[in-house]
Amino acid sequence: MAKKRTKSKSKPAKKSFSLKLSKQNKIIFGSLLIVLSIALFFSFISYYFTWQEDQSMLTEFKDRNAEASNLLNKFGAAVSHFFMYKGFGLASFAFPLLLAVTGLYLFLGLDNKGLIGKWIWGLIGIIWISVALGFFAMEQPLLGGLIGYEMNDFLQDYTGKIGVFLLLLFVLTVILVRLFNFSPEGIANFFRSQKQSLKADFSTKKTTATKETITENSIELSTESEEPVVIDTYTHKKDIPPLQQEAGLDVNLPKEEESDIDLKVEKVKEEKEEKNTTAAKLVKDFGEFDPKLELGNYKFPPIDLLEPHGASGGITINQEELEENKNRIVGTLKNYKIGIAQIKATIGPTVTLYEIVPEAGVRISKIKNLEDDIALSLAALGIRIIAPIPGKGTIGIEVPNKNATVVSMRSVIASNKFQKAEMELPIAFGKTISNETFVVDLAKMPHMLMAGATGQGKSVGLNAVITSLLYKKHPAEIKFVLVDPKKVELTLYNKIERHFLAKLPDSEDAIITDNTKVINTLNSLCIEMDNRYELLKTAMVRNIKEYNVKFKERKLNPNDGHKFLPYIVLVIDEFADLIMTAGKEVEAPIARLAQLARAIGIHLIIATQRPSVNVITGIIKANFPARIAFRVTSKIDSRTILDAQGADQLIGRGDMLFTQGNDVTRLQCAFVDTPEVGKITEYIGSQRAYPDAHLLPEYVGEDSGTGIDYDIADRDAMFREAAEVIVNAQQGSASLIQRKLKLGYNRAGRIIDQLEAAGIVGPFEGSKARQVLVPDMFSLEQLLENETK
Ligand SMILES: Nc1ncnc2c1ncn2[C@@H]1O[C@H](COP(=O)(O)OP(=O)(O)OP(=O)(O)O)[C@@H](O)[C@H]1O
Repeated sequence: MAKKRTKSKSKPAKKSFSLKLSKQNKIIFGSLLIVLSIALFFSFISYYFTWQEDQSMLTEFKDRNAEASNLLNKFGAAVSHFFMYKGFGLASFAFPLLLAVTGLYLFLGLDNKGLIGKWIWGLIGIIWISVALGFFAMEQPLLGGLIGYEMNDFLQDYTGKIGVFLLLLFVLTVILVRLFNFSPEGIANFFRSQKQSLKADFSTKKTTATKETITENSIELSTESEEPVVIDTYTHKKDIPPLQQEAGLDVNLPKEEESDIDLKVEKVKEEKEEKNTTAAKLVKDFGEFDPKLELGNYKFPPIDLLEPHGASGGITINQEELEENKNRIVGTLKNYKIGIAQIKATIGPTVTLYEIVPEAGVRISKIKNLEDDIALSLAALGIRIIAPIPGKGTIGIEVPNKNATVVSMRSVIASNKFQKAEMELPIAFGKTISNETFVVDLAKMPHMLMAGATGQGKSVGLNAVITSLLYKKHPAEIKFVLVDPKKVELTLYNKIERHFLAKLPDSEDAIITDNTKVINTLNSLCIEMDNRYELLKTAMVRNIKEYNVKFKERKLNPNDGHKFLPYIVLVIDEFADLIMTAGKEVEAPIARLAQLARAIGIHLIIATQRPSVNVITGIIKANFPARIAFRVTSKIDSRTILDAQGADQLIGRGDMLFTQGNDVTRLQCAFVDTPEVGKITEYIGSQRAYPDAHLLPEYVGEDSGTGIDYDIADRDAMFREAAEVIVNAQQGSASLIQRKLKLGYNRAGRIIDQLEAAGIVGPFEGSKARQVLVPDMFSLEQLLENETK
């Protein structure tokens, strides 16, 4: 019975608590409840002394001149009469208590998860006490209240006095077992331990304290079978951190248990349980850990910052165009003697999909081969034939609309699908061919490769990804590492450096534009990855999600190095540039991250203009299952990126293909313009931020400073000549040495490294020539002479 009641009551309670109050409102509402609870408490107390005098008052409530003796005057008298007399009697005192607890939770901004339980058990307790008092003190109606009296009377009519007594006993047992975790052994052990404590000469006061703590703590324990001896041992030393209490355990237990084996088993159980108890206690006292607390007032960017891009009316259907295209498709196929049984059109923002069911006996490959002919007859670019459409048994012909509709970022962000997405890292990419918003989880991908010829929408795509995440994630939950060799595409995100960006400890700018820094950052991310794996291992969890849940539940001790782990999203624009200049040095850490980083929340997004095989190498490709292709220039590029044709037939301007395994989906990428991104970053950037960007672990690169240490004896025979060439020309480039001294690329490269080690040229600076550190031949002579001394 009690169970049923709990269920039916818990639902509405949940609803009301899911109401999201702002922080200020929580404080206001919380203090209101606290004040109300104090008022009720004093009214109730005073009611017991004044109720007789105030009886007559109740009818004269509206009379201003009438005065009640209650401490809170007429209000106190009326409310107390309602609760104490007409309600639950003495048990009504639980109401101010529950209100005060609720008020405190709201006031202090604690997590209100446990609150619903407290109310449910509180109400059950109130009813029980009121019925019990009604039963035992029938002639004292003020003790049990009218409800207690009536319920008792009602039950007695059906079950008699004994029945009510048994019912009360049963409900009490349920309360004790469910709420206080009572068990027969528990009671036995409780008395045993008490005996022990008495033996150990505890003062009477201390013993009472022990009892209380036992009751308190046992509320928190889970229903798993627990050895109450353990509880006693710990609880009577409540103030000492549990892990240090083993001594107390060793002293007490042997007296009771003679068998060594029993003792050991208990010890193990104890530690586990103790951890849970500590965590539960911490959660009870402080609520769950809230990573967002530091920036508690952070406001997510409002949707108004995004432009509708004239797409408010949605897609306009041009009936004529549809008919025309249909007739041409049917006509073209007829010319090749292909009959069509059925044709259906689905209109998307950029293309319309004509699904045809050919007549029986038509070979699919025949239609597929007619791609160019159909394109010619429709006089349109970007025709794509999908034969057959996977899982449908039809053939699809995608024909671009004459007037493409821009899919605004605003419309996809505002869509229900995105707003209600229960994903870790939801990305609203755009709309499918059937005009549905397309949302994917980056955490599941887990890395993404993006390619497309210049001007086809790659940068917009990257912005769409970042914007989606900014609209969904708090700064505590996600950090971006942005690599932008073009130096202009991602600079806007500088404004949110202290909210959302991560960087190396010694670097000034969070957005990386220098290729050498990329290598250090990638290696630093590898260190971060290893560190995170270590944390996951000690926490005994399999992935970041479980880890963070455990951390929030305060089951992981920050003193052991545990911390809340934000997701890290590495975005590299212009990957081709990077791999061309740094080659293996970037490929190796990227491959390592791509292979291993999924579980620990590091996700990679790599974009490139040139999807050639020397940029997207086999090892990189194998680890990036999610691929996006904007329009590329050749079929080969399309194959390189998607392992399928089609990207060469897209129409550009955000028309894209997405694959995450086998299926290829055609999408229209959501459009977010630079000024919109500017507004979003401005909005976020103007809010209170962390003191600095999220710092990645330090990585000391091999080529930083004196990293390269070549022995003078190991120098190339042409070292001196090369040094002279470089100093003469004041230009630190390997190709200059190659040309002047007629050396191969590798040898020239080695010499440059040796020149760097000797301090003649500066470090590698990407596509720029290295700085020459020696101003003239005379200084060079001196430098080389000093070396040999
Ligand atoms: N999703 C889209 N919807 C509508 N128009 C778009 C979309 N994406 C891109 N465009 C148009 O294409 C232009 C070029 O896009 P974008 O700057 O993203 O190209 P890109 O591939 O990054 O080029 P580059 O590699 O040279 O930087 C945009 O200015 C915009 O006008």
